[in-house]
Amino acid sequence: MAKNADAFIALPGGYGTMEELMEIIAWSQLGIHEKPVGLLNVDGYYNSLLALFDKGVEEGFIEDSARHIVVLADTAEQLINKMEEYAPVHEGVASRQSWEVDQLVVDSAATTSTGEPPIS
Ligand SMILES: C/C(=C\CNc1ncnc2c1ncn2[C@@H]1O[C@H](COP(=O)(O)O)[C@@H](O)[C@H]1O)CO
Repeated sequence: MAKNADAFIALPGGYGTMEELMEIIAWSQLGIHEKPVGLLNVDGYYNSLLALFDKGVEEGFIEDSARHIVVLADTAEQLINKMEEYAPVHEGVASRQSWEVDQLVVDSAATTSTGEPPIS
């Protein structure tokens, strides 16, 4: 799905939504994709999470350039407009060759003869 998508949008949600959001942000940070990642911040739902991202930058855990991965808006129309203008400003840190999205999907779907995922 990540490979075929043109962009990603997270609406307000729970752990599952947040987990997927973080994964797709981290993949952008690594340079696995350069697609826009939008966050629809309805009624400021994600304000606390965004404050944590800012804290991460302040404390040196998140690169300032990577803080710009998330495209933020309060309304769907604003979000689409901003996502259409998105251009990554951060540098990917992973080799594209070893981190292709389709390769990740193949690897994570693989199982051993016992049905367990392989240890890598
Ligand atoms: C293996 C990975 C993620 C595993 N997590 C989920 N996989 C599939 N569907 C999920 C996962 N977590 C939640 N869901 C469903 O998404 C909806 C929204 O969840 P939320 O917690 O309310 O945000 C809901 O229908 C969940 O059942 C790696 O990618």
